[in-house]
Amino acid sequence: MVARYIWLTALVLVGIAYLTRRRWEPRLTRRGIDLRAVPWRWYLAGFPATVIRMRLTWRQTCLLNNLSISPRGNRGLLGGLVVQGSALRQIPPRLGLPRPTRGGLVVKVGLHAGQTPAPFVQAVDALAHAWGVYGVRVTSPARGLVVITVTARDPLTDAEVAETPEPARLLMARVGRIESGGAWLVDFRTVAHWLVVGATTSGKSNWLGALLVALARQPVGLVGIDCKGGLELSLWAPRLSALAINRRQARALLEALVTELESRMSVCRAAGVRNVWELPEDDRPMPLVVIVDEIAELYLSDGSREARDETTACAVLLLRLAQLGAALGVHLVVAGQRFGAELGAGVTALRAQLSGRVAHRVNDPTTAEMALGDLAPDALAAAQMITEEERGVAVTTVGGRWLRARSTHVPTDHAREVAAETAWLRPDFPALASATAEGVEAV
Ligand SMILES: Nc1ncnc2c1ncn2[C@@H]1O[C@H](COP(=O)(O)OP(=O)(O)OP(=O)(O)O)[C@@H](O)[C@H]1O
Repeated sequence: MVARYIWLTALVLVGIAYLTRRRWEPRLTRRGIDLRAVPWRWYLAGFPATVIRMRLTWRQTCLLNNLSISPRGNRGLLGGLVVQGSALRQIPPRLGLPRPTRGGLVVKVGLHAGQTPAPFVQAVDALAHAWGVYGVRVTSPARGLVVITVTARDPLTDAEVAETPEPARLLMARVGRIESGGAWLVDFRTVAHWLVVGATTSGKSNWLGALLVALARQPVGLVGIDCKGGLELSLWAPRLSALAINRRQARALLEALVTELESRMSVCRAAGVRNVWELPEDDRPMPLVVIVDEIAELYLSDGSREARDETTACAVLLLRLAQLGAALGVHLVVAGQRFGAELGAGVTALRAQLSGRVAHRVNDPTTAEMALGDLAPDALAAAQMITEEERGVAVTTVGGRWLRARSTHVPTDHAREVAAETAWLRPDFPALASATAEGVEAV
């Protein structure tokens, strides 16, 4: 009787989960977690089904991928000869109790003596196919132990709409979510400068918007260089301490920024410290984040001498900012459709300074290589597999590893609202503001 009641309840819950499946997007509301956002269908049906499938296929998959060992070793005596081969009886490593997570599950595997995690890392594709899941990752947090993290379906297919960002520490911004479902955090204190590439409509400006939404509420100076006539960044004008909308203004602004760096340098020298973070809090200058949208506009010239001088000057100034900025609290975010040596002198040197990388869908392999080439080759392949429909999806670097992530969608109205709401937080940098004003007069 009791068993029948439990079955009936489970069936009703599965039915409810099925009927409300369109409402499962993880949604954080101002009041907490929206219960409709809990992935009931996964917990009630997907998870048990996957666990059963794992159990049924574990022995076979281990055998086929050399994850099992033979208890009697793989050598034997045949007549007077020692022969090597696979014993008939093979024992797979012990599969622990799977624990459900929001978008998948985690299971521990105890290694047999003599086994290493390497064959498990190589077998991730086989495991994903055997269990019919989107992805499998393998880590080894302790000796003799492998942790398998299963992602049931691609978590980046649904857009996440911007809400009030969670409080973060200074210069840390949540720009979206990573494929394991966690937050995509950009921390300028850990990685000082960022390069963001992507073909047209791949989501670069949206990424910058997500970054600005998070930084706008922090005591940080924001400066924009948008040589596409301010098309993207002028939305943020109320919160920006300065905005350059053409190359002439950009040059003046970059010069003023380098002067600012030099004055910060002398403050640090006088205090006998090596960076602004070692200064007492009251004397510390406010951090500045300089956002450059469409870098190619800064580097490309029409061939005239004046234009060439301007591009060379901008390239040198940008490089100086990148080289000196990290220690002096000036951070650079450079976005562009293309980023290759053909843009001009100094691009490769600049790239070496921009250690944070975000590669959206790209058209040319050179740009992907510039952004991700010094990481694992499979990061390049993953960036080139991003489709046109996957707007905002990118391959990024986190702690020396690469992973797929998707930025939070920031509709234009939301960006405008946040810029207006946070305008009072805009710090005044008169030298920077007047540099762009002078540029306007000179045009
Ligand atoms: N994470 C996202 N989720 C949903 N939609 C997105 C996301 N990122 C971008 N989009 C949508 O994709 C479109 C293009 O985005 P965006 O303007 O950021 O591209 P872009 O790379 O800056 O293009 P361009 O180089 O032409 O300026 C926009 O309509 C935007 O709303």
